[in-house]
Amino acid sequence: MAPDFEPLKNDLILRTARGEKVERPPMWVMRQAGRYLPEYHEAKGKHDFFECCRSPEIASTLTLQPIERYEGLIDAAIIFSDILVIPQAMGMEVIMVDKKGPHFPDPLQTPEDQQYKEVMDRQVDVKESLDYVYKAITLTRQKLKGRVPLIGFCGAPWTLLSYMVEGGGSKLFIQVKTWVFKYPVESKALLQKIAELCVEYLALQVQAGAQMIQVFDSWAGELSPSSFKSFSLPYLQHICDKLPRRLQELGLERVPMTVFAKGAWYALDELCDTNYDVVGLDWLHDPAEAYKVARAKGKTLQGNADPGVLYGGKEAITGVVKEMVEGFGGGKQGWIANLGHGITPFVKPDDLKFYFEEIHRYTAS
Ligand SMILES: Cc1c2[nH]c(c1CCC(=O)O)Cc1[nH]c(c(CCC(=O)O)c1C)Cc1[nH]c(c(CCC(=O)O)c1C)Cc1[nH]c(c(C)c1CCC(=O)O)C2
Repeated sequence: MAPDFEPLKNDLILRTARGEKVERPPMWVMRQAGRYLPEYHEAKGKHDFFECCRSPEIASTLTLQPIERYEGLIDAAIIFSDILVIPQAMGMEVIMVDKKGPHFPDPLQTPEDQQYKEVMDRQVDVKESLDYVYKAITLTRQKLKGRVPLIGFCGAPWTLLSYMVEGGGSKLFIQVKTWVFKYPVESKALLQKIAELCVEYLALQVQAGAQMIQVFDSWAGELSPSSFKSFSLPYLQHICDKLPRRLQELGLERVPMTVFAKGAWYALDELCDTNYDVVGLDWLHDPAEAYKVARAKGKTLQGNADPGVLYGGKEAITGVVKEMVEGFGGGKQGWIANLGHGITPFVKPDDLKFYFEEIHRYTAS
């Protein structure tokens, strides 16, 4: 059974995602619970990153930090977790190396390996193995007391496959390119398996209390337009086509869905033709041009300032805000204000506050 929660006091982001006219644009930023916040380091203490994800108490505390700091300015929370919990649920070991990022000690080698067969044959139970995520979502909803909606998320199949074969971040993507170009059939079978797990995982996040979901395809920009159509888009589509049906089976209402395919500027048209309600943009897009494409198809956009602008001081921040507000039609329909990617370490929390305040100022009626 879905748990009971206090009614929402601020549903701005949900209305905007559904394409409704709104009083002002909703605002949040990717990676808003993170290393730029001193309170994040304090609460995290000596805990390992994945230990924080696995503790509903710590994960909910971290999720709420930006909501409390930017109260009145921020319109959504995103659950503190990571896209790499799916590879973990698939039986792969992932560790977070301080100041370096995620590391797989034993990445997938080739589809001829025994390890590939094991991963393909394994019955993965995301209900049981990711139970801690659902518990964190439910606890966070309780602690939010209806202040803002809670976003659930997962990694896109292409991005997760990249991590599973590269073993971590990459510059050249040699391993995953070898996989998709040399072994397309086996790669697609694994991409499909990951996509099916994503659907179930997201549905269970909604059951636990997530009110909106986002799929992060952080490495989409490593693919050419035609490779994106072969190795990413069909699996992104599988998720947005199958999730509403799965929610219905579970007796749950459809929630707004966002796709963020970083670097895939060439696929804006195709992404606007999918069943996602919101298309996330990185900063390679000109707001006005993207807005024209999206509004013609009734989609809401999310984004898209270069996170690096937050290092540039007030004048730079005001400049990018003006460009976005003008480009995204004034901010009263079809735009969720965000950055074009996650907020980066060493940004001063007050500079993010100024970013939010400027968006507020330029869109106040
Ligand atoms: C690619 C990716 C990952 N994780 C994620 C993505 C997709 C988004 C993107 O492209 O940035 C998604 C993610 N990771 C995290 C969240 C939490 C919610 C939020 O506040 O947005 C979300 C939505 C926490 C995190 N995930 C990570 C941290 C930092 C951990 C720490 O050092 O304390 C946080 C707060 C670690 C992480 N996790 C990952 C990387 C590459 C890294 C290291 C780089 C970095 O630190 O930014 C994998």
